[in-house]
Amino acid sequence: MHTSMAGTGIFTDILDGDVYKYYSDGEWKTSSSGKSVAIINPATRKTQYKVQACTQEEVNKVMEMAKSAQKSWAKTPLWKRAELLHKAAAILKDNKAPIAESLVKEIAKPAKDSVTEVVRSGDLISYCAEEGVRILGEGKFLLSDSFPGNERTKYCLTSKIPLGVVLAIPPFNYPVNLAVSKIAPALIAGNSLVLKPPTQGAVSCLHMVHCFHLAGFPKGLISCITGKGSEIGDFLTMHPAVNCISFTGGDTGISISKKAGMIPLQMELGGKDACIVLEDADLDLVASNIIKGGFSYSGQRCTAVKVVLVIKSVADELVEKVKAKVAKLTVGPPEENCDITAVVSESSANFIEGLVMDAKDKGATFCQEYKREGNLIWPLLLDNVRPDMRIAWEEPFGPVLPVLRINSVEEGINHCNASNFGLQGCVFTKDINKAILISDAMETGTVQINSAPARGPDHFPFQGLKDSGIGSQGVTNSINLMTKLKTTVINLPTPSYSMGDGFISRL
Ligand SMILES: NC(=O)C1=CN([C@@H]2O[C@H](COP(=O)(O)OP(=O)(O)OC[C@H]3O[C@@H](n4cnc5c(N)ncnc54)[C@H](OP(=O)(O)O)[C@@H]3O)[C@@H](O)[C@H]2O)C=CC1
Ligand SMILES: O=C(O)[C@H](O)COP(=O)(O)O
Repeated sequence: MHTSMAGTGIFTDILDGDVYKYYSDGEWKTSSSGKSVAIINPATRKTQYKVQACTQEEVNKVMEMAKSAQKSWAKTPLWKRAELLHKAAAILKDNKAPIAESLVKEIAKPAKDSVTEVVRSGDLISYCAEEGVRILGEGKFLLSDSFPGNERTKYCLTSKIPLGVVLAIPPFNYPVNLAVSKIAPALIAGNSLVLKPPTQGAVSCLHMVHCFHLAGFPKGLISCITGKGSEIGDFLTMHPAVNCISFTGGDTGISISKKAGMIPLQMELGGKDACIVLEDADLDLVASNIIKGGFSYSGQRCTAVKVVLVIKSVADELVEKVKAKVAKLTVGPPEENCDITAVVSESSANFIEGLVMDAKDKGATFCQEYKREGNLIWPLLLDNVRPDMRIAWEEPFGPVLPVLRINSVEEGINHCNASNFGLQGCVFTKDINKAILISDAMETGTVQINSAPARGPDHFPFQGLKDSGIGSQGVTNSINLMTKLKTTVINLPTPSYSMGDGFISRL
């Protein structure tokens, strides 16, 4: 087990003075821009790390290398690709400590959760290697006589081929996990990969990329370009060498999808996941799921519970139970594993505060006093929220949760479906028949019955409807999305039905 700190030990190569390098052509490099981008520690609000501000020429170079490296990678046997991925996964897990440390410092993720993110990422890489070996090794065989008017003269062989260069852009909240959830399927499927990490989270990503480097992947196959999305984002996403974009983040994804060329897109965007609570629900179970779903990582999860829709008759009891649990949440530094830590940036904290003040002006009931110090916002449950309040519709991406009291299940479903988001939702009831009907009626990519929304386990399909996304994630779906079908048709001179009598005479 390695105990090195970020940027030390096996990671010293990735640092140049106090600025982290970018990764291109199998080497760690300093940008010719001479400029760096500061990563602010959300808790201290001081510069924690610096990364290179890469130039357009450096992007061009990386794309050129990615194109040529992909050609030979596609000819590398599948089992060898899988072997390298397993190696990268092992190195990553072995070095969880320094990577988790960077997560704590640049995105204020609690220390334990940061370790979990790295371990989960290693497991995802390995699972992807195993799944890839199975599903990419299989194809389809079709015979022509199953379609009207055809004899059995055509044998159609279908296999999956890579797309080329995949551009991966993960968000700040799971920089490592949502990077490898794009990298591993791309690579196992025979693609090359260009990573643009989120600025908050870039250093954790650079450490993770170094684990792939140490595993011995060919030069140019994986690259990592750092810099502000607002500055180099368009150049990357509109680059002619890119054959697929896999993006997770906010509304930026909507503008990317309008600008991208005719290439497959995998978009995982925002959510306003509703928690519908029926009167027969186990309210203790609901309350603990609201705490876990609404407040883990301070609500900065796309799958966080973002609105509670509870039937009026049980609302008082539920709110009391949730209030009691909110009072037990610890608030403070991520290093101390506090439940609630500073949100990612000052602008994010200001946005959350704006939603809270709007709710205050419009008469929401504050279950706790609103408290903020810097980027640290104390957990807040807002009761009696009405549809004219912004927080009924917008995602705070922070530890603030609205409760709307509803008269009927239909009212809850209508509220959920009126949202422009459609990521996940959940319903709590002991009546499984009702749960299924409600699940069918909810316009979201996933509905959880009697549990809070969640993307994991990472091999489950994960998709959003409406503004929440394009395509589906989860290991198998990502591998499929990053491939294209190729068919070869064998045309026979005469129909061939069996190996029985008369077969020689047909030749
Ligand atoms: N559905 C989901 O799985 C998730 C959804 N979200 C949503 O994302 C929001 C905030 O997360 P956040 O990370 O800030 O999301 P953003 O959409 O702001 O950023 C996501 C990624 O896109 C990059 N980026 C920014 N501008 C561009 C551009 N013009 N072209 C290409 N890339 C760009 C960012 O880089 P840089 O950091 O350098 O700006 C980052 O790597 C949340 O409010 C939530 O709605 C977040 C996480 C998960
Ligand atoms: O980006 C997110 O917020 C994640 O996809 C959520 O993942 P989780 O539900 O497994 O925490």
